[in-house]
Amino acid sequence: MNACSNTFNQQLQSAWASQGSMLCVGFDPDPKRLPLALQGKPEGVFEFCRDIADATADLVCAFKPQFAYFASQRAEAQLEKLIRHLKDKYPHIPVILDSKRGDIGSTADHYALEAFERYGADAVTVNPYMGFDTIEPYLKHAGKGVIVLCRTSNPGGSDLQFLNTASGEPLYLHVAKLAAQKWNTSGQISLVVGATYPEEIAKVRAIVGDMPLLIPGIGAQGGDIDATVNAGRITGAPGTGMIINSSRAILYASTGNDFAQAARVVAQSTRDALRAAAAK
Ligand SMILES: O=C(O)c1cc(=O)[nH]c(=O)n1[C@@H]1O[C@H](COP(=O)(O)O)[C@@H](O)[C@H]1O
Repeated sequence: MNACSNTFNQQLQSAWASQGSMLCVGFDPDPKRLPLALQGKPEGVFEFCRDIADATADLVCAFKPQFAYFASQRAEAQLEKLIRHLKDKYPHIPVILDSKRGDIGSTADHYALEAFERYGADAVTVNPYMGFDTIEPYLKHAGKGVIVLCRTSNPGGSDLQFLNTASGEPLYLHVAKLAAQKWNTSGQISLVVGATYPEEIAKVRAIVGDMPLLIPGIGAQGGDIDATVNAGRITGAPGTGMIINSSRAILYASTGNDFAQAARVVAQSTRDALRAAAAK
């Protein structure tokens, strides 16, 4: 079957199995950290990400370009070109557009079109703060993944996400329940839970069953791989259920012309560490 006709969840299941990996390489191309040879080059951002994608494609279950890094440097056309490249060359690897949108329904309609039609992403990250009617427009795109922020990886996530709701549970667990029990009309919702909060990953997993979790925070943010994989595991299905993202630790493994090869070395050791943790 053509991988592109599959739903996001089917793509993920196939990628976990065929790639033997839960690693997601994130593309956060900081213009100041590109190799000198690419800085200021008209398509330097595209070339940087493309070369790292080509060097790591056999090691990942997903790719995740971060929208702001492209938009802030007027590189949206390069983002489009990157996603086209990824879909043409690696149709079996789902692409998550990380833009964390959240707005009223009529506006969200257009954010959904942006992610799925303009950029051709398989999934998009969204912010649930404004409620279900702001998530619904994404769910109407059949088969597309909608990845809802739940317990984010940053310390300030606690400011709101740890507040207790009227039922006595913290807000992030309420979000997990809503996502699993009420909102998942398309069956394609996933949740973001940071690797920096493994105890919370376990609590979310206990609520959401085998729902996929996007887990950023290993690598540059210091999240522990063993604790993360242990907390997010699905009983009886090791090596599945998690999309574990690393961006800067892989992208900037070298500032020289060997950047893609150096990225591969870090991606491979990260993939191997995730595999070893899953096998424990
Ligand atoms: O949705 C995300 O991807 C995300 C959620 C979150 O809670 N924390 C988080 O770091 N991210 C993103 O994941 C990536 C992490 O990058 P590194 O810290 O360089 O690995 C960045 O693109 C963040 O925007």
